[in-house]
Amino acid sequence: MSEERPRQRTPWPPVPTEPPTPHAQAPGPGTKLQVHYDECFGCGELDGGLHMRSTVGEHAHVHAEFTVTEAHQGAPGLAHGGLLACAFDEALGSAVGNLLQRPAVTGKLETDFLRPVPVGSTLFITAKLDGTAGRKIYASADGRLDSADGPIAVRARALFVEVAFEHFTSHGYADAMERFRRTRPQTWDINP
Ligand SMILES: CCCCCCCCCCCC(=O)SCCNC(=O)CCNC(=O)[C@H](O)C(C)(C)COP(=O)(O)OP(=O)(O)OC[C@H]1O[C@@H](n2cnc3c(N)ncnc32)[C@H](O)[C@@H]1OP(=O)(O)O
Repeated sequence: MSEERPRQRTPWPPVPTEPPTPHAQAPGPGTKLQVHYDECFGCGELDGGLHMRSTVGEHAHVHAEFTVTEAHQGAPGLAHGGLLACAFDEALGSAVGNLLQRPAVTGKLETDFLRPVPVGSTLFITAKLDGTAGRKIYASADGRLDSADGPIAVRARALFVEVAFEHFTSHGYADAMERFRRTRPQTWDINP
């Protein structure tokens, strides 16, 4: 198996973009990022959630790890592709939210599954911002098997779309937003 296995041949980002300049108050390299919402399936404390943690790396990269357990199987002994996509959504969203400090939701997420990811293995995911075009934020990530320089098992590309906070109040429900405000009052200077 060759290392690169480039299955994503379309241009990326797909439109002309501006460089993704991190926010002046973005956390710096080495910062361990906090859970952005206690009830998030990706990073929160929920039973059965992925419990992922992220750290800011050099050059505006975000590193996250996802260890595959028996609860994450699709095919026998192997991680479910949908859960792997979820782990990438989390890592990519963490890069967008923490580095740009702009509230955004995933509009499109594409994944290339290049190698099986067995139960007991850990994916070392590195996410980066690729460019912005107005509200559109493009990001991509690689997931390497069992070490930061292991073979790439999964690749992902995503479009996040910046939204106003009303997006969450109008489409979500009030209790959830209230809990988010209480536990993360400093996030993006949320106004009550
Ligand atoms: C510190 C905190 C850490 C935070 C850490 C956070 C980590 C959490 C990670 C998990 C994140 C999630 O799961 S988020 C949840 C999953 N996603 C969602 O629920 C999103 C559901 N979809 C929507 O709400 C909507 O479709 C939106 C908001 C994405 C877009 O709707 P809109 O606001 O009306 O805007 P719209 O004009 O349609 O789109 C804006 C531009 O984006 C383009 N666009 C939109 N969708 C697509 C698409 N699929 N493919 C191509 N292009 C698209 C449009 O063509 C347009 O381009 P142009 O005409 O301007 O050129």
